[in-house]
Amino acid sequence: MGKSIIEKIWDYHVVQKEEGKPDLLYIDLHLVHEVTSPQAFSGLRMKNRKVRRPDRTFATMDHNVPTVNRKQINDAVAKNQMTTLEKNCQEFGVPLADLDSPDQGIVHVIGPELGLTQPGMTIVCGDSHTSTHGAFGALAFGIGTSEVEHVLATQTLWQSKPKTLKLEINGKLSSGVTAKDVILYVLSKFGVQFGTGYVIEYCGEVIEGLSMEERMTICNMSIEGGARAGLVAPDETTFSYLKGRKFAPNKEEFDRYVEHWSAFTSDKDAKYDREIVIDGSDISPMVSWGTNPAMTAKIEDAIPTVADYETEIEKSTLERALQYMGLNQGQKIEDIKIQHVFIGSCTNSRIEDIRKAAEVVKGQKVHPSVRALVVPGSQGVKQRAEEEGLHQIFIEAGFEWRESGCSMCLSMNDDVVPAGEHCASTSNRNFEGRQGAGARTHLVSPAMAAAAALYGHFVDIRKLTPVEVR
Ligand SMILES: CC(C)[C@H](C(=O)O)[C@@H](O)C(=O)O
Ligand code: SF4
Repeated sequence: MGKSIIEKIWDYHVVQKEEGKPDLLYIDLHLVHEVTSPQAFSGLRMKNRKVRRPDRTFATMDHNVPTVNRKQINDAVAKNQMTTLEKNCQEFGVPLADLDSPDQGIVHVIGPELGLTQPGMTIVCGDSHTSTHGAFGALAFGIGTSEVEHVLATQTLWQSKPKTLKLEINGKLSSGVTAKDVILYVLSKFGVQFGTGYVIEYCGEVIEGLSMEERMTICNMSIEGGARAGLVAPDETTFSYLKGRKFAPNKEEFDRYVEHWSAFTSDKDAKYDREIVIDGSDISPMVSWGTNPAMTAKIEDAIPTVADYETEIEKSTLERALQYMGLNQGQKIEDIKIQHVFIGSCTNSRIEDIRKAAEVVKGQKVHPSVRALVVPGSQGVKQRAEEEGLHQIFIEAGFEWRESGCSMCLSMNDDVVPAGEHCASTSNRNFEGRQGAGARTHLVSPAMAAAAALYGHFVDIRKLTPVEVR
């Protein structure tokens, strides 16, 4: 029987196997950030241990960093986490992209951008959205702080073999529909638990046609569906993205690596524990209206009503979400007003995301009642965007153009949404308080967020004139 890419990567990395016990996996790449690493390093220090493979470990600061006045960190906890990471990396010899580094950025943006993330690898990080790296055909998943310590010390991890889920997206996406809409649609249809216990392989014509940035957006939100990880088999798109990147194999070695990477694809007769097939042409630009990512509707639709649900639990969940969001049953999505726009986060802050938003914004002005932020995912993205003049488009329209970091994705730094206000956000989580106490988050694509910034409410980007969206 054939094997899926998930099983192939797994089997390739098993160091020790014992009946009835988790497997011991070798870890190829360990990414580290300031929030989930301090106790892990303290643990090493206490046990007098070293980092086993500093050369397979890479750290950055992202969650706490200010996106203006970079060095002025007002919050004591944030400051402490950042200086602690600096000290730890120095002491243990781990490379760090600090605030002065041109490589600094959100951990899930810089891994791929620097070419650290490669096909067939096992990749871990003390962060749930590590699934992003799966876009390269890597098995990449988030781990807890005690596991971070284990990987630092041994470069291995005990793991139980996950179940496999094949999610095939066929057909074609209509114009104006992006990768973000694909994953929001999947969540709206199958809920926030459909992936529990599984690693998802995304495949089908739609996925094959996506760029690496778009594949990352989809893999990133696998975790919102409960999955441990999500991945896409590597292909020419993957290889050409990697070519020439800082830590990717050099010219002489590249072809040899491509051969090695190409082995990590699923056999035609591979069996999965579950299979889902969807049609890409069913997808519209999507907007989340509630307090989890599955509470999402098509832009042309309306918020559901209690009559749409059968059980009392579902009905009261709807009521509770709408109370928090300050919205009404049956309200049209296009009628939801927003006061903030956040274009950023590890879901949608790469160069293509910034370009797509800029296309919508070009020559227009941000609505007077909206505060809008663009936060590039890394210094690399920021520099590239500035070389292309994209920052000017945003600044002239009235957007704030910031330094890289997690920013408004979560309220761990100065970028927060005030209580009761609505934010069109390109991030991945919309639970109560995520962007600040009482903040109301709506998850959307970069193009949809940009359009909402101009109008002060959600608009269907498919209805904008071709001059506005090319
Ligand atoms: C801070 C970190 C542990 C957390 C995560 O793991 O997801 C963060 O990145 C988030 O998105 O909520
Ligand atoms: S951008 Fe958001 S989701 Fe991504 S790592 Fe940072 S806080 Fe987590």
